Amino acid sequence: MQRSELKNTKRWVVKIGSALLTNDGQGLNKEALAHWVEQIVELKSQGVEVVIVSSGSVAEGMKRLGWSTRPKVLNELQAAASVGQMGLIQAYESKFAKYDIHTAQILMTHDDLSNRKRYLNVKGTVETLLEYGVVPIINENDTVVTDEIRFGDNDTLAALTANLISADVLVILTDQQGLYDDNPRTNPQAQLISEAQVSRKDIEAMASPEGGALGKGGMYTKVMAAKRAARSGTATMIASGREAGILTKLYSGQSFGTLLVPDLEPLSARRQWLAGHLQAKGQLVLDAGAVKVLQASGKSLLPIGVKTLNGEFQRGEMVVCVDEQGMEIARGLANYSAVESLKIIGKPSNQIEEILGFVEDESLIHRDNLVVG
Ligand SMILES: Nc1ncnc2c1ncn2[C@@H]1O[C@H](COP(=O)(O)OP(=O)(O)O)[C@@H](O)[C@H]1O
Ligand SMILES: N[C@@H](CCC(=O)OP(=O)(O)O)C(=O)O
Repeated sequence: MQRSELKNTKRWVVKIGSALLTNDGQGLNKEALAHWVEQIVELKSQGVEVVIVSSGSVAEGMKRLGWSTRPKVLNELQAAASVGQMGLIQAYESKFAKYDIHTAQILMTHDDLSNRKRYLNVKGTVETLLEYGVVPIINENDTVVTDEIRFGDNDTLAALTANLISADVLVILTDQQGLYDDNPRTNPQAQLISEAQVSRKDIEAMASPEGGALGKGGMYTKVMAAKRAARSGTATMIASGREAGILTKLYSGQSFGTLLVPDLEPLSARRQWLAGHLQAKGQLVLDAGAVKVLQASGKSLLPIGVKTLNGEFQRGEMVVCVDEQGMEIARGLANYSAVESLKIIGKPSNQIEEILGFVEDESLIHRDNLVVG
C-alpha cells in the first residue's frame, strides 16, 4: 500500500490514545475531540466507514474523582474507568450528534474475543452498525477484566478490531509525530520514520514500551499492533493527533506520521482469530526439526517433534509453540490435553493408540488450527 492509495480505502479503525485525549492527564481534551470528530465526519462523507477505539476512561475518571496519580489497585482503576467512560461516551455522542450521526458504545474484553461465538457476534454487530452509518466507539471493558486477562493498552484492542472487521487502515493517533528510531522523550536527536515494511525486525527495537504518564504500552504496543493488523492486510499509520486535520491529510495521501505497510501474506479470517487468541494455556517446546517443518511447509505438528511442555491445557485449548531458545514459532489448538500430550511427545504417531488407548488425531496440532509466525 502506498500513501496515494489511501483515498481509495473504505474502512478505517481510528485509535485515540490516553496520552493524547487527556493532554497527558488534564482530563478530556474536548476541543481536540471535537476536531477529530469533524474529520471523521469528513471521511464518512467520502464513503469511509470509521470505527473509533478510544482510550481515556481511566484518565477522565481520575479527573472526575479528583485523583492526581494513576491508581495501582485494580478496583480503583476499574472505578475510575467506569466513572470516566460516562464522560468519554457523552463527549463523542454530543459531538457527533451535531452532524446527526449516531454513536454506539462497545466495551470488549479479551475473553469476549477469544470465544469464537462471541467474536462472531461482535463482528456482526459492528458491521451492522456500520451499515446503518453509526460510528462504533470501542474501549476495553475495564471494570470486568483482571490483571491477567486485560489488554491494558488499547493498541492491541485496535489491531484486533481491525482484524475483526477487515479494515483497510488502522490509524493510531498519539502524542508524537509517529514512530521515531528512538524514544523522542528521552532522545531529542531521534528521527521520524516516514515509512517501513511491517515485517522489518528493527522497528520493534526502536519502539520503547515506555510511554507518558497515562498511556499504556508506549510505542512498542503500536508497532506490535501494526504487525497484528497486517494479518488482515490492514495498513497502519501512527501519527500525531495534535496535527490539525491529520485524518483528512492522511486520507489525501499527505506524508505525515509513519506508514507501516503490510508486507506479510494476510491470514484467513479464522486464522486471524486463532492468532489473536492471546490466552494460551500452555507451551510446547519443539525440537529444531519440528521448527523447520512448521516454518517451511505449513504441516501439522506431530508429537514426535515436541521435546517438553508446560501448562495445564485441555484438548481444544490454545498452546504456544516455542523453539529451544524460547522464541515463539507458532500457536494453535491442541488435539490432546497436557496430561495426554506428556505421554505421547517424542513418540511416533502410530504409537498414540497403544499409549493412550485412543486416537483423536495423528497430530498434536492440526495444520488447520495452527498459525505460524
Ligand atoms: N521510538 C519511539 N517513537 C515515538 N515515541 C516513542 C518511541 N518509543 C517510545 N515512545 C513513547 O511512546 C509514547 C506514546 O505511547 P503512550 O504514552 O502509550 O500513548 P498512547 O496513550 O497514545 O497510547 C510517546 O509519548 C513516547 O514517549
Ligand atoms: N481502557 C483504558 C485505556 C488504556 C490506555 O491508556 O491505552 P493507550 O491509549 O493505548 O495508552 C482507558 O480507557 O483508560
